[in-house]
Amino acid sequence: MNNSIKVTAAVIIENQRVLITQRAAHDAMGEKWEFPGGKIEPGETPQACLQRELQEELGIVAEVCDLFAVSQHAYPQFNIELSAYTAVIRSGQMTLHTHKDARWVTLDELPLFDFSAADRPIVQKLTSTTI
Ligand SMILES: Nc1nc2c([nH]c(=O)n2[C@H]2C[C@H](O)[C@@H](COP(=O)(O)OP(=O)(O)OP(=O)(O)O)O2)c(=O)[nH]1
Ligand SMILES: [Mg+2]
Repeated sequence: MNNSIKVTAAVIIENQRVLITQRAAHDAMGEKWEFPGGKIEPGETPQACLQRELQEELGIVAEVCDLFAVSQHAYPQFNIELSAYTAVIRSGQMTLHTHKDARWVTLDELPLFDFSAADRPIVQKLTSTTI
């Protein structure tokens, strides 16, 4: 399908907590919670995309590690292939450049947050993961 986007997202776990971010109210899917990341640009690897997005959106330099899960979802306006990678923060102080909020939450707390629909399989896999 033409109307398809490929998006990367980061699963960053520190001290038994995972980083989640809330989209700004005026953005598409405003105020939904997500894993930080964004659209892959032409010619970009998913890893390079995620590294760039984390720097642009949160001001952190991260090492992108393994592919954790891929979720394909049909939204009314477009299809998304959302690839979640584990990542580790190497440097930088987290600053919210585009998001409304960010939280470090335990895996038990994840279902309490209103995630975008495409994230649900990723959230489900995380909640059944032992860290
Ligand atoms: N970053 C991110 N986007 C997600 C997730 N789940 C989900 O459905 N999306 C959707 C929301 C957007 O429609 C789309 C692209 O995400 P984005 O808005 O972060 O893209 P971007 O950072 O490249 O931003 P922009 O330059 O297009 O403004 O993916 C997720 O967990 N993380
Ligand atoms: Mg983004």
